[in-house]
Amino acid sequence: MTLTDVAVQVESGLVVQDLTVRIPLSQNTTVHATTGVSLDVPSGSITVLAGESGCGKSIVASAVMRMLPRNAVVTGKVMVRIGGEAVNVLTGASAHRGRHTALVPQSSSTHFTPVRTIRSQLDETIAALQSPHCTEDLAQRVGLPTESLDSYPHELSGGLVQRAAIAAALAGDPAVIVADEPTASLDRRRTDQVLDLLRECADAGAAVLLITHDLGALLRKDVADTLAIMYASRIVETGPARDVLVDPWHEYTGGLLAALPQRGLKPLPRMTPALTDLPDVCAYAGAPTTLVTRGNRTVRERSI
Ligand SMILES: Nc1ncnc2c1ncn2[C@@H]1O[C@H](COP(=O)(O)OP(=O)(O)OP(=O)(O)O)[C@@H](O)[C@H]1O
Ligand code: NI
Repeated sequence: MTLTDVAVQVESGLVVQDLTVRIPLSQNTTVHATTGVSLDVPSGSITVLAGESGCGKSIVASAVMRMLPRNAVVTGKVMVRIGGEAVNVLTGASAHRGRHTALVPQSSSTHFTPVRTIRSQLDETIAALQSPHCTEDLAQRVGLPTESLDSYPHELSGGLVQRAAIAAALAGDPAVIVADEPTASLDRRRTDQVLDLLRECADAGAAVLLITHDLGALLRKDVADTLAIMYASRIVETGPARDVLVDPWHEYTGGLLAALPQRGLKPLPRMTPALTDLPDVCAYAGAPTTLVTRGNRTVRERSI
């Protein structure tokens, strides 16, 4: 057992520790997709991972779901507690996928095949996962009207298809739910409903990792416990969501919040760099940085 094995304690839920993902594109080009990302998502809570498009959020989701490209070079750990045992999903058996960790995808309309009804697809998921639930019960749990079950995905609104996707995700009673931009195509009302539903999942005991770039929705709805802000492959700040939203410590978080319509639409001072061949140091500071913890908050600062 190495020192790092000892260091990772997963009491419950999901722990991402020091996750670095590099994806070679060609001989000279590598995507620095995530760099030293650590996240703690205890059971019964929602951790939001936010940041601009292309900063690496979905790569974190893919690592947790074990869906990274085959050629990705991965270091770090993704620990999930399964049946009383802490398992590193990056190296452990894949049998738990779908059952213990479920993905709510960004585009549910492409998640479901267009040629079969929602009911038949949920039935199939239930059978595949040997789920104790029935389709009607899952539909009821997510507020999907029973008559919607016999519709084809394209016949339903985006909000209803998204609920069907959450119903599918809940079929295996997952301990961990990863929701990658689950509200991206939804209007405000439906966004709020999906966020409420994820909150209910957390309150029922799931560890929820919610990926979004919609900080405005978090200001409007107090659903997140922890907020982690990502910039160019690195986490720059984490803390209790309310505190980070009210009093951001990292300049970038402050910029993201000031860019929101409800905070004055101030343009972000700098462009997000492409993740191909980033410098080895933090791209924001342009210098070596470390994550500094103060109380229940963490912020990336220049190394002295
Ligand atoms: N399969 C892949 N192969 C190579 N590069 C990839 C792959 N998937 C993502 N990337 C690259 O990794 C980087 C991070 O992408 P990612 O999808 O994680 O961003 P994101 O933060 O989720 O953005 P968005 O908010 O637009 O979804 C991008 O530069 C992207 O081009
Ligand atoms: Ni994404």
